Amino acid sequence: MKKIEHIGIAVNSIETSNSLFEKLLGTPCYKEEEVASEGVKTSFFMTGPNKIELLEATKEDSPIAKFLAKKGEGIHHIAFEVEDIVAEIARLKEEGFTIINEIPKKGADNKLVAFVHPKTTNGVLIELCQEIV
Ligand SMILES: CC[C@H](C(=O)O)C(=O)SCCNC(=O)CCNC(=O)[C@H](O)C(C)(C)COP(=O)(O)OP(=O)(O)OC[C@H]1O[C@@H](n2cnc3c(N)ncnc32)[C@H](O)[C@@H]1OP(=O)(O)O
Ligand SMILES: [Co+2]
Repeated sequence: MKKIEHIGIAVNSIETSNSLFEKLLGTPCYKEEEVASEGVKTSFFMTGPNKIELLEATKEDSPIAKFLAKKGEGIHHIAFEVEDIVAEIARLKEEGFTIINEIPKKGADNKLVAFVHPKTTNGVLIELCQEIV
């Protein structure tokens, strides 16, 4: 793992939360993107070197919809930048972690992504992100 790539925050409404985070961070959202395969729309903020990702569910069976129904708005996942996502998945499996999607999938912000099950990470959903070059 190289560095934290972003913190994912589940919100009920991107529109409402964009203006809240613009006030909080003192910077506007720099990008909005829908990832239909995940049933989410996202918006991104940069605060210095750190990235915040807001996530709103776009369909009932989205992981974000389920999370919001169960836990309400709040931190959803921590994403780490990795050099080689396939090698990282193999390493984590070897270490006994449960990878939710063993085949990397297209995420937001031009990344290949995979997720590590929170049941094997002390309750924190972990996302692996590799830049698509
Ligand atoms: C890809 C676009 C964008 C990007 O950065 O590129 C994203 O980040 S998309 C983010 C949304 N997509 C995902 O989260 C995909 C991975 N997540 C999943 O596959 C599911 O959410 C999963 C498997 C983590 C949970 O799904 P499940 O159907 O099993 O839901 P349950 O409510 O039954 O959860 C089981 C168990 O896990 C706990 N849980 C669920 N979500 C989280 C979470 N975000 N953080 C911590 N724990 C979580 C949940 O509370 C249940 O625990 P229990 O003790 O049984 O209550
Ligand atoms: Co994410």
